[in-house]
Amino acid sequence: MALCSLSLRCPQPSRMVRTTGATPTSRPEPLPLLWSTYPPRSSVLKDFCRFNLTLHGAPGSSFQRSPHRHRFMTEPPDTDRVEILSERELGRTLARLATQVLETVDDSRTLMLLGIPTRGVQLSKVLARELERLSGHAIAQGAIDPTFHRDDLERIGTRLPQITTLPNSVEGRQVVLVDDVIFTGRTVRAALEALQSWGRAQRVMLLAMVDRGHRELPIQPDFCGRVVPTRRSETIELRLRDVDGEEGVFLRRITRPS
Ligand SMILES: O=P(O)(O)OC[C@H]1O[C@H](OP(=O)(O)OP(=O)(O)O)[C@H](O)[C@@H]1O
Ligand SMILES: O=c1cc[nH]c(=O)[nH]1
Repeated sequence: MALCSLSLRCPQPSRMVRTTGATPTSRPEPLPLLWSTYPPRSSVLKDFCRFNLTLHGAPGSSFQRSPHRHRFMTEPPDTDRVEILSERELGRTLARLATQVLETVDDSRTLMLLGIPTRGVQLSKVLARELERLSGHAIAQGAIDPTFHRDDLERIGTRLPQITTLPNSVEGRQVVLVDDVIFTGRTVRAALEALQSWGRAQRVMLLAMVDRGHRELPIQPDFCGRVVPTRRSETIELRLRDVDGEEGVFLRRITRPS
């Protein structure tokens, strides 16, 4: 009996692959010592032998996790988090973005920051504090929920609408839509439509902490923290101290063995 057929009889065959001398050939290799010395007649003995082969491998060979195990098992894929902006870098980026916003608007008292739920709302609160520090006066801040205006609910799944909070009328305001990530651009398109239903702002701008590419619409941020080229399978996470207990921007990779 060839060794490859032994490994097929292991209790969790999909987890195991033999790395040395396991290729089935026309001339099967000799049985491993453990197996040939104690031919398994009873099922108990068979199980004992399988167990030992599973744990330690046959003598002179080694086993590793099968690269194909994800096809057979329900365990989540391995994930990997890479830091894009540290806490200090994020702080500097926020200060830069706030300065750029103040440089762009004619009158900072007409500013209104509207965050897009959920992370964009938290980010807009942090930015509003920074803008208040720099400008020396209060900054109107709220939230605009785009859920009812989305054209991609099939893609992203059913969403619970979040609250829209407008601190004042949007008429005559210089509105900055704030989001943590811009990806396809569909969230921003829907947010623009939602905003339009509340009135006619004098000007609408977009601030995104991370532009990760893959746009499906001609929408670009006016203010951007960092452009991060990504794969579609990756995600970007903005972490804020107030809500997450840590601060920074991270790229989360889903690594699947090929
Ligand atoms: O450009 P898009 O392809 O529309 O993607 C970007 C949007 O996706 C994320 O929000 P998400 O809907 O995942 O909710 P979250 O803010 O709660 O993470 C992110 O905060 C943006 O709003
Ligand atoms: O990378 C992404 C894409 C959409 N939403 C996120 O929060 N991150």
